[in-house]
Order: sequence, then structure tokens, then C-alpha cells
Amino acid sequence: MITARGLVQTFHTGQGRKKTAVQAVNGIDLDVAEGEVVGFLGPNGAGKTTTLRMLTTLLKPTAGTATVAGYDVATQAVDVRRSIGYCSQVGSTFSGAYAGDEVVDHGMLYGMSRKDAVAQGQALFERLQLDGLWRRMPKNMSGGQKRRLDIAMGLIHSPSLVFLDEPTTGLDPQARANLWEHIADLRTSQGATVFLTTHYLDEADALADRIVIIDRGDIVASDTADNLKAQVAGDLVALEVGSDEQVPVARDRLSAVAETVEVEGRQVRGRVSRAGKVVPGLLRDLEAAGVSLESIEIARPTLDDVFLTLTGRTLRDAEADVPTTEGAEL
Ligand SMILES: Nc1ncnc2c1ncn2[C@@H]1O[C@H](COP(=O)(O)OP(=O)(O)OP(=O)(O)O)[C@@H](O)[C@H]1O
Repeated sequence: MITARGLVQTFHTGQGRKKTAVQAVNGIDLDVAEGEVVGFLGPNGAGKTTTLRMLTTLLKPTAGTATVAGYDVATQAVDVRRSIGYCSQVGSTFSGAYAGDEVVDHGMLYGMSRKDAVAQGQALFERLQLDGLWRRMPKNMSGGQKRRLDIAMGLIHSPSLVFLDEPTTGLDPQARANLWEHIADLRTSQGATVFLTTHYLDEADALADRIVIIDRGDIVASDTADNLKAQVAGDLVALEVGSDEQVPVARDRLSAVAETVEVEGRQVRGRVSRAGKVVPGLLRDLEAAGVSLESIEIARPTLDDVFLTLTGRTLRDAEADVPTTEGAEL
């Protein structure tokens, strides 16, 4: 459904000597099979939206090639657009008409008859729990309802491939969970292929068959959430001891079963493979050595740990630090 080879996007900003080149996407390869739900995950500024804009023909690649739904993004843009649904990050700009009319107009833009667009629009309103809102202006809808209306617009022409750019950003937890159900349903009831960008780890975890991680314009991983987590060395065991004197003892005992151990105040942490098996023995050791524990926490690896292992930074804190070339010959 999607094949990209060596896709590059370089933005040029500024003027004269102050010209700066921003390498937003660095020559990425991507393959998405029919029926797959792929989560495109990365911190702010990693290059997610730029990649999506190239795949949806809104932005011409600086270099590289991509085919989407069998069509070349550079030479067959109209065919690509006809074959896909796209919900942008900023959301649609609505004209001030009723929600239902917006959706019908959008369908007619794709060449649907009014009758078909109304029928499909009403079915989508029902499926996306927008019933009763056909004659409501989008500006008078809640954030979650507007986001679902965006999705209805993206789906009106029954595309078999849907691109969603940060579909749940800005929504409250309940609206997010609700939208997740609808996104999951796109595949189960329509067999659609879904490519969604997100910087929420739980979203990628919950929805995607496969997670592709992008960082500073490069793809750093592509696998199922489980396989990615399995790459992280072990479960995190975090001990909090009762007094400062106990810290070195706890560190020694934990070092016996963990690869690297970190100490922060009275917190002693390390990664342990198969913590469930190892921790009971560790607790006995600690007790025998006179260490009293204030608390113990065991955490399975998260996608954030995966990102940390791959890049040395946490996903949450990774700020946009895209390489730039100031004053370069452009
Ligand atoms: N039109 C543009 N001109 C110059 N630089 C741009 C332009 N669009 C994006 N960039 C830069 O390219 C990099 C990648 O941006 P992009 O929007 O693709 O990131 P993202 O992963 O989608 O981030 P976010 O999660 O914040 O949306 C950023 O450094 C951004 O500032």
C-alpha cells in the first residue's frame, strides 16, 4: 500500500548569509502492507508530519520516491489523492455550513453523487457517534466531535488507505479512548490500511500492529510493540531504602542481578531480566543484609524505554533538535 525509498525533505529558511537548511526527513524507506495499522511515532519535530505530507502529495519530496496505493506521489498525485483519506493535524477548516453539508460537499469533491454522499455521510455519522449533529455547525461542536467530523470527511469516499496526523491531540482521555475505538474499527469493519502519526506512546501501543519510530528525520526502529520492548534489556526494578547507609548495600545486592545500577538519593534502580523470578531472592538477600525497604516497584519496559535505548533520550523530553546547516551554500 505504501512504499517509500530514500525519501528526503530539506526545507530552506532565512535569506542571504542567514540561510539555513533543515533536513526534516533524511532519506527514509517505508513499507506498509494492505490492512496494516502502522503507528508512526516520534518526538516533536522528528519529521512525522513532513513525511505524511510527502506521502499524501501535499509536499514534493526533495529526493527519493514513493508509491501510495499503487501510484507515484510525484507523477500521479491526483490518483494518489483519490485513493486515500487524510485527516491533517490542524483539522479541516469548515466553511460555516452544517456539519452534514460539509461532509456531503467533501464527498461531491471526490466525484460522488449527492445521493451517495448523503447516504455514506449519514452512515459515517452513525458509526462515529455523531448522530443528531448533522444540522449542527462545526464551530458549535466539542473538540472530540470535531475530530470525528474530520475523520468522517476523510472517509466519505470510502478510501482503502487512511492517513491520520495526530488524531487525538488535544482531546480529553475519554474522547481519545472513544476515537481509538473508531480508528480500530476502520480496519476491522472496512479492512482499511491505516497510517497514523502520534507522539503518544499509549496510542501507538493500543492501535498499531507495527510501530515505526522516527527521530531527527531518520527511522530508528520498525517492529511490533512487543518485539520492540523485548529489545530493552529487562524489567526496571526500583528500590527505595530506609536510610542513606543502606544505599551502598542495596546497590551491591541489586548489581548481582542487574546489568547497570543507578542511584539517586535513596532510590536504587536497575534493569533485571525476568524480574518476577529474580525479585523474591533479591528481597531475601536485602533483608538478610539488614536493608529495610520503603518501597519497591517493578515496571515492564515501555515504548519510552525503547526510544531511550535506541536514541539515548526519552521520547517525552526529546526536543526538536533537527540538524541544521547555517549559512550553507543553498
Ligand atoms: N515549512 C517548513 N519550513 C522550515 N522548516 C520546517 C517546515 N515544516 C517543518 N519544518 C521543520 O522540519 C522538522 C520536522 O517537522 P515535522 O512537522 O515533520 O515534525 P513532526 O514530527 O510532525 O513534529 P510534531 O509532532 O511537533 O508535529 C522540524 O524541525 C520543523 O521545524
